[in-house]
Amino acid sequence: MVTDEKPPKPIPKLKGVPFVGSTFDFARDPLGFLTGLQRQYDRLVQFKAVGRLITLTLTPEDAKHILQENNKNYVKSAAYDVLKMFLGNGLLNSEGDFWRRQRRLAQPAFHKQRLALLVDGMNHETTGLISQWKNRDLTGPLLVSEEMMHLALAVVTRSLFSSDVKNHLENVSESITIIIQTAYKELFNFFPFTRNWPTPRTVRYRRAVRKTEAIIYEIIESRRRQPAEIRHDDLLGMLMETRDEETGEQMTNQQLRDEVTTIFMAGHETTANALSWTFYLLATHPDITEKLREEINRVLGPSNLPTIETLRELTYTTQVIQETMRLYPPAWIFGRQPLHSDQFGDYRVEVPGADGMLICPYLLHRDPRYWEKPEAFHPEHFLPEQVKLRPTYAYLPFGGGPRLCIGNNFAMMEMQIVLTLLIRDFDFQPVDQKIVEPEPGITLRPKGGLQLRVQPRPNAGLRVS
Ligand code: HEM
Repeated sequence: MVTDEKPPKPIPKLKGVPFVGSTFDFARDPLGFLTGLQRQYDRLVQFKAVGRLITLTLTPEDAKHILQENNKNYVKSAAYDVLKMFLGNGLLNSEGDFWRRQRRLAQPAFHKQRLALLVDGMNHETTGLISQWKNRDLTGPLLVSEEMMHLALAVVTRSLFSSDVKNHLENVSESITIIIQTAYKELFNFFPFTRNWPTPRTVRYRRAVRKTEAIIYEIIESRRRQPAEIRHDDLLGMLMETRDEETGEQMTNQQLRDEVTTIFMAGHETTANALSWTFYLLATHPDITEKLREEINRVLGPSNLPTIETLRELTYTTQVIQETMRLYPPAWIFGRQPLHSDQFGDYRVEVPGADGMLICPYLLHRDPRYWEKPEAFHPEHFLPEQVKLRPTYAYLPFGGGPRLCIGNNFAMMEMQIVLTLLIRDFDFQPVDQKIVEPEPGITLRPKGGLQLRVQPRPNAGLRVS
């Protein structure tokens, strides 16, 4: 039979080294390797890594196709297994009907109206940090990345548990640090079966998991024992309250544990990194800092705390945060596994054969086809008239489609609050001329940590003791 159908065009494929393919090039310098591919190819390119055939996608259209239009054909990639070790079957890792149900149950807790209840807690944690800094000797450089990590952990902890966890916070934060460190090491462990070996690392890790789990279960159970009229305006309270519309069921303790730990992990390291990068960029761009301060002064004045209403007026602040996440997207890459073959224009990704598909916000966000000044820090990229000119999926710090980050409004609110309050009260300056490089792991961190000179601004901001 003769048909008009054209055979698919072959997807360009890297040769790589026999057996290992491009594994080492990718692992040695992921950003350099992927940026090199972006310079040579315009839509799709395949390479072998860790025995798998990976397809890197390079256009917003294909990101949209995978994440939105044909999302049912994709599940999360094997890289998420590292997170599964600790997160269990929470929103980030689960699939299919189970994920759909959990998302439906969790969604109301993240509605803007409900999030408004968390603004006071975010202000409280940030002003707490301000008074700490004001009472501290700031003559030497400050490890801002660590400060942001502690702050974001305190914010997410308070947002989840109000004050129930105050006494446990030190334990939780120490355990979470161990868990994140282990997850980072495991990301580049090409022998996943060793995860079950009783090495000092895995023993420390399991102890940290048990400790965190015990605290979370204790809080859940103590809340279950409380009279029904006692309401908690925190995320855990909202998750415990919510009922499935169809079945009327509520989450079990195990499901609550998985969702709470997922929110813990997904909700602090990402935000902390975005904040660190923002302070780095502002420290190196005084003109933008000045413009930002003008807005803060106009909207908040010298000493008001942000409210849900004033946050809406902070448009330039929002653009600064968006632009930071363009240059340094905390979730710099994510993967999907195709279930069936799929068509991308003239190309076809064949299953079986193809394994992971990669979507890389870091590349899309710096692609000169979509950005006027791809390598510059230029918040005007996010003026509404500029945004309209771009394909939506050219910018995807929070992912897209049905698996869009459920915490995106939470994160934006938190970053606006922390940024406005700290920039109003402190000057941030670079320690030296060295460029801080991004270090790609589960999230995109400042390599070696971010140190800045931080000085209180004379006569500025809150009067704190
Ligand atoms: C700047 C901060 C943040 C960034 C850049 C970020 C980024 C992302 C991205 C890209 C995804 C989708 C991953 C994929 O499709 O494979 C995601 C999912 C998720 N994020 Fe965030 N996130 C941030 C903050 C938060 C916060 C504050 C929370 C919770 C309080 C949170 C909770 C989650 C959860 C639960 C998911 C899974 C959603 C689902 O699959 O239904 N994230 N995040």
